[in-house]
Amino acid sequence: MLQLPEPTTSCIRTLASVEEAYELCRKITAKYSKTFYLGTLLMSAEKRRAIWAIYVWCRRTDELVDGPNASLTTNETLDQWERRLEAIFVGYPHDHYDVALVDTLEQFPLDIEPFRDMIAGQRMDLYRSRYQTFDELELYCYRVAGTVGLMSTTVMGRDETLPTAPWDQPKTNNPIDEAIALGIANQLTNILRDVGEDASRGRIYLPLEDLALFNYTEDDLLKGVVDDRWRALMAFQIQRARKFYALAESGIGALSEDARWPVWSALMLYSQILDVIERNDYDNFRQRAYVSKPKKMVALPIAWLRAKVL
Ligand SMILES: CC(C)=CCC/C(C)=C/CC/C(C)=C/CC/C(C)=C/[C@@H]1[C@@H](COP(=O)(O)OP(=O)(O)O)[C@]1(C)CC/C=C(\C)CC/C=C(\C)CCC=C(C)C
Ligand SMILES: Nc1ncnc2c1ncn2[C@@H]1O[C@H](COP(=O)(O)OP(=O)(O)OP(=O)(O)O)[C@@H](O)[C@H]1O
Ligand SMILES: [Mn+2]
Repeated sequence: MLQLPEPTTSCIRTLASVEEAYELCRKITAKYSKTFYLGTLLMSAEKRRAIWAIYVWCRRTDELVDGPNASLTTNETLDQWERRLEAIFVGYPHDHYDVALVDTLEQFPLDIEPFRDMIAGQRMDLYRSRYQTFDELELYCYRVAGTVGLMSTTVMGRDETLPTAPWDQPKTNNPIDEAIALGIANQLTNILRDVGEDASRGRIYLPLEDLALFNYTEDDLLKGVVDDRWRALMAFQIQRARKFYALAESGIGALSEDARWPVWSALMLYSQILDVIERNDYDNFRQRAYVSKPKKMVALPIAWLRAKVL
């Protein structure tokens, strides 16, 4: 669905207009992520469409190693994808979706480095299916999700009334660690939600050192054993993810005012997945932790209040 026919070099004029390209990106964001799409609807029109363009680039990058054709993806495929990224950054779109990203790059001062780092994260998925320590997992999470925090923050903008220097100031307008923390928190949540699906593909993202700490084995995980060892392990992972959410929360006030409500919303909606895992008594193998639409809607006014007050 995300793989359009490759245009030949002579058909550049057949590419979508900027408006059409953003509309394609909007549709894909709406289809693939109800949570983040809802967040974008709370943004200004310019920021929202830029986030859609970024979402689609991230989604496609992820699909290369995680999608239906992932078995065809090699290091060379990702090299090519990176060359294409470089072309986008100098204003050359390769297909309809790229047209939106090229326009976004003209509107916002995005850095190429987080995009490259995300490709490096997807490369890890090509050759690795186990993480020994949390440090190793954290690097993966930074690359595939912390980077999204950096890209999004550039689009959403910072509160220009706050100081930029860290000394003597309780709060500065450069919430880099906090933006990365929200990406990592989301990715850890995603890993906990999808633990069964990943195991069925032979992948274990949970650090093996944590499994050992709770006397739970890889074999138990691949079989989907839910017992007190698993519940304790899950409670530990949830607590860790919540620490990252807490750090992220402390940075939202440093974003431009109109970005705070969308970010609080996305944070609250995604972190609720952790509450659902708890309510399901940690059986994330057999029950998908899912936040219903009415529950998502209830969170929005609370997020609005937090954006105004905190
Ligand atoms: C509201 C808002 C700003 C949203 C940003 C939306 C965006 C551009 C998302 C990109 C997501 C994406 C496709 C990344 C590729 C790698 C990947 C799959 C990461 C996982 C995302 C889950 O997405 P999805 O639900 O579509 O995938 P599944 O269907 O579950 O497979 C991740 C969990 C990572 C998402 C990370 C973020 C959205 C970063 C959030 C951080 C900020 C917005 C920074 C806020 C700033 C401060 C100071 C706190
Ligand atoms: N239990 C499920 N079984 C099969 N498909 C599902 C299930 N839950 C969701 N889906 C589909 O898979 C897609 C991705 O699901 P996901 O849980 O990521 O929901 P989402 O609405 O994208 O929320 P989020 O943004 O929180 O990831 C959804 O668009 C949905 O159509
Ligand atoms: Mn999703």
